[in-house]
Amino acid sequence: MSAVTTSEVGHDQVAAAAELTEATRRLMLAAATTDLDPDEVRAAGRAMDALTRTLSARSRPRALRAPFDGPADARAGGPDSPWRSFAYNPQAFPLEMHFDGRSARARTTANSLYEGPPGLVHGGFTAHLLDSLLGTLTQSLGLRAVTATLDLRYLAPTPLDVPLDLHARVVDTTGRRTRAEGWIEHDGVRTVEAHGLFIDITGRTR
Ligand SMILES: CCCCCCCCCCCC(=O)SCCNC(=O)CCNC(=O)[C@H](O)C(C)(C)COP(=O)(O)OP(=O)(O)OC[C@H]1O[C@@H](n2cnc3c(N)ncnc32)[C@H](O)[C@@H]1OP(=O)(O)O
Repeated sequence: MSAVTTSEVGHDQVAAAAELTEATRRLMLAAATTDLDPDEVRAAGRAMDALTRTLSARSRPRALRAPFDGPADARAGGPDSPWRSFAYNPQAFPLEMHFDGRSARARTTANSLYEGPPGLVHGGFTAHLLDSLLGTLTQSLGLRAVTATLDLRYLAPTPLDVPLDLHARVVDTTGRRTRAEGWIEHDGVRTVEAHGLFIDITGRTR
């Protein structure tokens, strides 16, 4: 297995990776929205390439990731002990989740990097957010389960640059099957809802 988890590297290296991931997200947004002159934009691109060479001097085969038990450990700390998803992968949309019983919640804001229709969040990213929240909620309950189905209803546009509240709960578990549901709301208006089926893969090696 090529994945390296945070439990296998030093504490300071984990902290540095999280800081670099956040800096990369800020860079991505700045690159997407810069209004500098063409020469300045090209110079910035060359500076970024130099940084890429620096970081690539020693690489892992995969992005650093959290251990499987991470969400369950956060749950044990109670609703005030958050779990941060995708803390080491700048491509993914991160979420700070709070678990309470068989429920989870998170609050986030989607910036311009996640735009689909003008001024609105792309539906693929809201699906990503809901799959993350539902999947991590099941994981926090000790289930080693993957998404078999995720049914989405896009009820209303989801706006960029405003607080979004996400909720999820496990509906039931029967044998290997766990059903979970969740939704995104803004200002009390539900914009997307999801129903997911998660299948336990305990014993499977990959
Ligand atoms: C180490 C990693 C840690 C896990 C780390 C988890 C991290 C969080 C994950 C985040 C969420 C994701 O993105 S997960 C990534 C996206 N999802 C995937 O890649 C999953 C790809 N699909 C699969 O691997 C497979 O198709 C499975 C596991 C879903 C099912 O295959 P299987 O294991 O052979 O099981 P199988 O016997 O066919 O089915 C078991 C039971 O589930 C039902 N079932 C199966 N698929 C479906 C379905 N689509 N719709 C309805 N029902 C279904 C069957 O009818 C059966 O019911 P019964 O006869 O028992 O009643």
